[in-house]
Amino acid sequence: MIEILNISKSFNSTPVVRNISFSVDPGEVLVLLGTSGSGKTTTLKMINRLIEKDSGKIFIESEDTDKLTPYELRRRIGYVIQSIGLFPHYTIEQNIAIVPELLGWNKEQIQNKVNGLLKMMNLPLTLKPRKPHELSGGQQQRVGIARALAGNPSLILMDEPFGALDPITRQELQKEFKHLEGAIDKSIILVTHDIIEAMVLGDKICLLNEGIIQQIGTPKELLFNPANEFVREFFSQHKLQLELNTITLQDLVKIMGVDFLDTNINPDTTLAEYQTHTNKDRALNFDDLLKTYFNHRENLIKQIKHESCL
Ligand SMILES: Nc1ncnc2c1ncn2[C@@H]1O[C@H](COP(=O)(O)OP(=O)(O)OP(=O)(O)O)[C@@H](O)[C@H]1O
Repeated sequence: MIEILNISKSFNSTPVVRNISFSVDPGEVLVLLGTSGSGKTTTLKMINRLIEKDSGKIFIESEDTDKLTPYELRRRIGYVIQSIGLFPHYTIEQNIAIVPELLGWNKEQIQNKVNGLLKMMNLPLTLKPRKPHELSGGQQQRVGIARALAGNPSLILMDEPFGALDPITRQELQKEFKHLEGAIDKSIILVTHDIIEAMVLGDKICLLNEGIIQQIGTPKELLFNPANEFVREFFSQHKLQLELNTITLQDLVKIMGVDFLDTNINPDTTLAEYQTHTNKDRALNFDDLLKTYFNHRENLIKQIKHESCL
């Protein structure tokens, strides 16, 4: 678990992050979302001390990170960035093994870890002796994620991790990442300016503007119960698409009080995901489902507002 208490940062006397506090539980993904220059990357870099904060406290597993050296701290944190950052002269295997080597694991442990992570990221073991430039961008990003998970860190920081990928590879990796076994018990903080990505991947979203938190909550809370005009405006474009990516079949069942779902469909499926299912996998056709949603939308919004006040 990570707890951030009132951290701030100024550059040349201009505040760029102001009194930010949040916490991320194990198994939770918190997305830092906001316009360009709102302080997302600065916040992330203060956590692994690539930027030193001016004030405030950060605790990882209840330990005050100021008491650790930056080197000790970074070994405990997985870090994935948009430009991937693999070492070009190292093989794929050596790249993934960097942190386990630093942690002094034996050869067999490292072998097992590297093989397990490659399998988990759907990469063939034959890539192990290759250099990063011999892989596609999507494969390199998968290796970047594998490397971040290699030392079993409890915290993963991701800065626009899918930003450099084409839209199809990006969607594919987002989808896999959402269900990634190796990330299940980690606290994950992910920076993006892509609203749909934030909705799809975030358990919680922290929306920033000019270094100030505008709202922290579930995607549904931000979308349907915005704390202020900035939040409302931020989500006003593509509203329907965002709703379809946020509302699940389970939400509809709950509000209707009737279980209309097939037993073989996951109730956490979003309406957007349902739209892409083939006909044979669907109990209802999508148009009927959409009608049902709009018939119950107002009640659903009321319920979400009620729940976010509790
Ligand atoms: N080392 C630095 N020196 C001076 N100003 C900086 C430095 N790093 C960042 N800034 C400024 O701090 C502000 C916040 O930058 P930051 O990179 O955290 O924003 P961001 O929300 O991640 O933006 P983006 O989505 O464009 O990456 C910006 O105005 C930026 O110009």
